[in-house]
Amino acid sequence: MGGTKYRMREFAQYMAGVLNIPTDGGLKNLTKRSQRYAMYKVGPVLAVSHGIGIPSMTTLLQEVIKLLAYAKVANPIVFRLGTSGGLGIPAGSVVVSSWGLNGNLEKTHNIPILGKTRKFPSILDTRLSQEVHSLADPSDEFQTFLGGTMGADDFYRGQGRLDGPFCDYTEQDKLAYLTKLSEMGVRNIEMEAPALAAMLTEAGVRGGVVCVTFLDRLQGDQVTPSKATLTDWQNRPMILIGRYIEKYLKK
Ligand SMILES: O=P(O)(O)O[C@H]1O[C@H](CO)[C@@H](O)[C@H]1O
Ligand SMILES: O=c1cc[nH]c(=O)[nH]1
Repeated sequence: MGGTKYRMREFAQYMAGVLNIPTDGGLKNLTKRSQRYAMYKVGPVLAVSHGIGIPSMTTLLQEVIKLLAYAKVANPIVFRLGTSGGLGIPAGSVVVSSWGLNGNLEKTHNIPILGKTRKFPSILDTRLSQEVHSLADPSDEFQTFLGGTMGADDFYRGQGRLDGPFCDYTEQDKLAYLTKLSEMGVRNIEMEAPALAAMLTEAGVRGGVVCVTFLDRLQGDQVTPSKATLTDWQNRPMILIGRYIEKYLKK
């Protein structure tokens, strides 16, 4: 899974290459007339887009969990291949998440159910995240880190940005917050990880979050690399996940 339709098409195409699966007739979007998400299948790999943020991602994830159950898929593994803002690491680095943190700095996904807020632990499979991290190669043109991921409910103030339309805190407040996150072991900020971790844990499905970082948030708020660079960087999580899937299928 990943935010955009384009990225998930690219991932499906990439996996076709890794697994040597011909796509002569072209990749088909399996969602047909539904225009909200896109879904491609290449051999045993399902690539699905999930949009921006927790409500969009969890709606899609629950549909996929049902789909996997109806299809009687044994031991599925779910990965999110995303983009994020890094904390104290070079832009273009990849972060393999070990846990998710919500905007209240709790390792839980909090959701109101029947009028009461319930909290679900957002821990990811440690062995899986360590194994994916171990597939980073010294010859890769990017660094890969293992660490916590904060999933905010907002791109601007929810991530401590100063460049949004609303701003009611100072640069000093922002840096104190980001430094606190960094000291807690958070390596990157995006908008889905705690919910994905919690929902997979509740479903008993193994999974992970692997995101490239578009900038170092300790250095600024604006995503400045060119579109071409960002498009290229989005392929980096695919490289690690491709290695994992290839290895897993050989076992
Ligand atoms: O790159 P994707 O997967 O879309 O993820 C990140 O990008 C979006 C914000 O621009 C959020 O969904 C965030 O989590
Ligand atoms: O800083 C960033 C970059 C990408 N996605 C996010 O949610 N935040």
